[in-house]
Amino acid sequence: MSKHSIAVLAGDGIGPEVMEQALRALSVVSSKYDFELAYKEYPVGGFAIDTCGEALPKETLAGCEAADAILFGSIGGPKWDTLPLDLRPERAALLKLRSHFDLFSNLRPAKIYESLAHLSPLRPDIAKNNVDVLVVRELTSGIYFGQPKGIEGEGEQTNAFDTMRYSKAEIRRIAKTAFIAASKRKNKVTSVDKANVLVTSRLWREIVEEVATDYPDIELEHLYIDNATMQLVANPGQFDVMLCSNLFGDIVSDECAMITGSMGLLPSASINEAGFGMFEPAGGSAPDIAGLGIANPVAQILSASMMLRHSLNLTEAADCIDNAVLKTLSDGVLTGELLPADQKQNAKSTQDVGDYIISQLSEH
Ligand SMILES: NC(=O)C1=CN([C@@H]2O[C@H](COP(=O)(O)OP(=O)(O)OC[C@H]3O[C@@H](n4cnc5c(N)ncnc54)[C@H](O)[C@@H]3O)[C@@H](O)[C@H]2O)C=CC1
Ligand SMILES: CC(C)CC(=O)C(=O)O
Ligand SMILES: [Mg+2]
Repeated sequence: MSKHSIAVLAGDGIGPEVMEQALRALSVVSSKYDFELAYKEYPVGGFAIDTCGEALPKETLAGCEAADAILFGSIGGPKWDTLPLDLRPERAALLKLRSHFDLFSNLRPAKIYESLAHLSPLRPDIAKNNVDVLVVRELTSGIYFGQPKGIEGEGEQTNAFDTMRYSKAEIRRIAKTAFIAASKRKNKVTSVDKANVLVTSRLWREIVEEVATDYPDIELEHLYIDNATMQLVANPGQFDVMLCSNLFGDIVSDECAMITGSMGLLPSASINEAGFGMFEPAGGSAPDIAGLGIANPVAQILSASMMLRHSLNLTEAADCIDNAVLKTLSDGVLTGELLPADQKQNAKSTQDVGDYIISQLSEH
């Protein structure tokens, strides 16, 4: 029996609510497919600030270093919004974890199954047109990490600045990830940039073109970010892999989540060169619904499935979870944000959806 150690960082807001359901699902598939997951839970984010005095306590980082994979919930919320940026959960924990483990490759898959096209806010003829997008987002560089950043001056002359910076090596490695991913999918990479105004995007385009020569069977196109976000709503079926910098991928992936129906559906994998990964929903801590028991657990459960697939090589168990989730959604067992206003009375709770997915795991 294989054994794997998992660092579980549930975090803030809806994080612990949806994490509970993901751990239940993992427990069922580990019995079914005969492997053992040893979980250790660690404080992170705002909760860790409140209980340990910092967003990423040393014990949490050490626990992640010792684990085979990290399963992450979400962090942040209004309570910690007034802290200096460097102490806030987002920078002090999430960005720090990404950079500490060099998790440069962020995979965010968004698919509209034909049977679930009615969940999309897009017109049916658009939603039904083979929407299956993988956002490959660069995660450890760009404007979120570039130095210098700061604020200086006084009064109306006060000015704040961030630095968007990319090296050739950073662009090259994420571009390779995108081309390799496309070679296992529909053989198309759309590189998203703003090369008509940004110097970093000019370099991005140049290096992506260079990498493309190693993948002659993959179609490459370039789109400016403003056009790309528009095209995603007009005709998302045209895309296969969307290769994005850190900032553009952050924006594009929220849009991808929503065209499938909800922020609560989109999982993600953040992986380094050695295959070590952190797995987390693409969305945040959703303070507007936290504590109400109505958050959609699907993105967290599918993130657990991505962990089994990408870091632990437990493909059958991952397939089992994906199929159970698909059946649950197809059977109309849905949290409220997926339902139109006149059907909200049919909304299921986080726990209900978790229960239904669990019941399907033994059958798929
Ligand atoms: N990975 C992480 O930990 C992330 C953390 N954040 C942080 O989360 C906090 C809230 O950020 P927002 O901008 O409001 O983005 P958000 O993604 O938390 O919420 C945006 C909207 O999506 C809905 N939503 C998100 N996940 C959902 C789910 N599972 N089920 C149903 N509805 C869901 C929310 O209710 C809200 O209406 C902020 O502090 C932000 O910095 C934001 C994004 C990622
Ligand atoms: C703190 C943010 C960069 C997190 C986020 O929005 C994301 O990873 O999508
Ligand atoms: Mg985001």
